Amino acid sequence: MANSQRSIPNILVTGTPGVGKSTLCEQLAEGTGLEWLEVGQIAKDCECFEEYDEVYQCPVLDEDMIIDEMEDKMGHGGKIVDYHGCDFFPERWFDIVFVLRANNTVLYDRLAHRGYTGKKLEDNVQCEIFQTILEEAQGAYRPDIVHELPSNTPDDMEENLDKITTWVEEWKMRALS
Ligand SMILES: Nc1ncnc2c1ncn2[C@@H]1O[C@H](COP(=O)(O)OP(=O)(O)O)[C@@H](O)[C@H]1O
Repeated sequence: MANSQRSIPNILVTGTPGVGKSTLCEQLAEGTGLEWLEVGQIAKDCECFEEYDEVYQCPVLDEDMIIDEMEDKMGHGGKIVDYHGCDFFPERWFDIVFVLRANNTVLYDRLAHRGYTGKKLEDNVQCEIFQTILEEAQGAYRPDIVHELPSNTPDDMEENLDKITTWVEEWKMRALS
């Protein structure tokens, strides 16, 4: 258990693009009443970008700006943060970190379906194969709060929802007692 004094926890859901973060977070927010913060969307809304990456055809996040933008909200607790990176957030923000994982072929199909091609598709699948985000999370947060969750099938999704919802409920109960 984390040492946080928050009455409702902050959760980080991370992993390679396509592993199922948004799908899980949307349902988790509905089920727990926590607020889902999509970092990509916040960055768009506040134009927290540094430059445009021509290779990956996407804007590059201005990490300092996004942290300033999110700081107040995170201090209140009760947030589910969803992003495909994790080592630039302040460690103190999170009470638990979930890294969603998908098998190569599953992820390849999801990203191809999303319209990814060429280097962007290959590099994202490689990122998953090399468990880059898992290692990033393990390097950035206390090992006991980092949890790897399979996210290949609807059954995995249900199980992950149950697991995280139970954890949130237990946190709330402890905060009340
Ligand atoms: N556990 C799962 N089982 C089956 N399909 C899934 C699962 N998780 C996500 N998907 C599907 O994979 C695609 C990518 O999911 P998404 O939540 O957008 O990923 P991310 O937010 O990590 O980029 C979506 O079409 C979603 O319906």
